[in-house]
Amino acid sequence: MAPLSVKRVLISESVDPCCKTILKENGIEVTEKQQMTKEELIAEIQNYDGLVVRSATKVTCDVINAGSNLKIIGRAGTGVDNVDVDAATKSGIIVMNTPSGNTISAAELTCALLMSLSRWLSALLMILQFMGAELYGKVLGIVGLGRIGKEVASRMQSFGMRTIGYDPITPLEVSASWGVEQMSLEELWPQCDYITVHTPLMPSTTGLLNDASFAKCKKGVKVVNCARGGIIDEAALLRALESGQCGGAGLDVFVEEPPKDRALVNHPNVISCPHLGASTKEAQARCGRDIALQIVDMVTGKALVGAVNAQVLVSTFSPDSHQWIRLGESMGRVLKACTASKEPYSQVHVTSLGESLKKSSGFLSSAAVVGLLAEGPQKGPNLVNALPLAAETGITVQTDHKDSDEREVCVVEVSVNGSSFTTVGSVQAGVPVLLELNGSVFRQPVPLTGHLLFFKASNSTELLLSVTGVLAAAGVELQSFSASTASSGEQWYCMGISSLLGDIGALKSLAKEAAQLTV
Ligand SMILES: NC(=O)C1=CN([C@@H]2O[C@H](COP(=O)(O)OP(=O)(O)OC[C@H]3O[C@@H](n4cnc5c(N)ncnc54)[C@H](O)[C@@H]3O)[C@@H](O)[C@H]2O)C=CC1
Ligand SMILES: O=C(O)C(=O)COP(=O)(O)O
Repeated sequence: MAPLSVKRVLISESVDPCCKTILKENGIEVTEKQQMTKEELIAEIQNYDGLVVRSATKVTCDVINAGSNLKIIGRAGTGVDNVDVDAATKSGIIVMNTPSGNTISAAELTCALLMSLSRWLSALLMILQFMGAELYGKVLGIVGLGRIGKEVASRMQSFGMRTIGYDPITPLEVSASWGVEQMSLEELWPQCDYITVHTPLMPSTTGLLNDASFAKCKKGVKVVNCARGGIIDEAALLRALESGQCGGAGLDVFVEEPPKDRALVNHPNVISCPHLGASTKEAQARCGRDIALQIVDMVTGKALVGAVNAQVLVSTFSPDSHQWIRLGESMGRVLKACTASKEPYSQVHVTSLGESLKKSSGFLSSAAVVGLLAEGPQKGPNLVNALPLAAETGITVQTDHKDSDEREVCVVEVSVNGSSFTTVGSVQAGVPVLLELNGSVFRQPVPLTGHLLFFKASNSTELLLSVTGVLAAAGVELQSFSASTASSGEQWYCMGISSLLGDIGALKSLAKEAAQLTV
């Protein structure tokens, strides 16, 4: 991918100082401001092309819309539920996190809460309750067996706990290899003495532990939430604590932080922390360093690490991919210019041919869509937002790859108003070239650079003289010329020209079709 230019970054929270140092060492100007109100953030965000946050900054759709220059939102931490990732994607903004920087710290706090619950280790609870229980031999249910869930399991196994769990993605044999037997939630709830949740907050995990699931648990089950407020339904938890169905809760996170409703925090069987899972020197140093290095790597075109919304970009960070991206975008622009009068488009079908393009078909189709939508009503199409913008515009995008030993080409076909239009292109000697336009094969590949004039007409010397006459009259120099092989009496011509014609009306009266563009 062509390196993204990020020159000014706002750090809106307390992020380890190494983040600022690394960014500045790499020529990025950094402003640090803490505790900004939403209004202040909205007013200032247009001055930055990068934003670095932790969990307190709510990067809502309004903030994203106000960030007219934003290219990257970096989360120095794991959860991105405080960022409207869909809105960022539609605006073409990359969102990245540092998924492993605080894993150990969050796992250690979870274990500390599990231990505290077993022996009531809090100043208040020690006065109220003297009799604890051993963790040894007890069953710990871990919901969410990702990075943190795994680390919690291995630590609690060393206390002699039996670890069982549930995760819809982590394969059974993988969790079994670190000592966690997976089962359905229905099977898990009644077996647990302790339950800890380690999932992201999403619609499917909101209220995962609710009245119905508490009812299926052992009476007196103890629960820990070091993931996100709301995964354990707070009202259901309070009811379960009051009825004794839940014997204690360790909470690091709340739906509202800090919680205005103090009912849970003040409950005698609750041990709570103000979202401290990642608050260790080590975790903060890792997250601050990781996010800064990831931004620098992206800006310098070296690699894309930690992006949560721009998977298509990951394979664009090889030097070879740059010209193929230019090719896809240019082919989209050629198709747009040649079919402009026929819009709307209903489908874009991109096929890559050749072994070396196997991993490129994803970004080729995004690039073709960028070209097709460029200068349209949508704001700045780019590789991040091409597919959502296409979907919003009603365009279906299909991507295919075919193996071929003979050639490496990209075929872009658009369906526009009931008819289809195709281009075939390739990269030759490092230059994107057009090989075919709607079935007409160019005798010389057309380099897709600069100002291009396409027209379709019958093969006639007179016509070509008239066209060059129109160019000369407008003071436009002819720089290159390619003609396609004739198809049914008419053929496509492409001329490289020194500047665009102010008006192509004269050409349209000479040729059946005419279009000009800059690539
Ligand atoms: N309290 C704190 O300061 C911290 C909190 N966190 C929170 O912890 C969460 C987990 O972090 P990691 O383990 O690093 O994430 P991860 O992405 O490595 O693991 C999350 C796991 O949850 C699983 N999952 C998704 N939906 C599920 C469902 N419906 N039921 C069960 N499992 C489901 C996923 O398959 C994945 O394996 C983060 O999303 C973040 O919100 C993370 C770091 C610090
Ligand atoms: O990384 C996470 O998901 C966390 O919850 C940590 O949040 P924080 O960076 O401490 O605001």
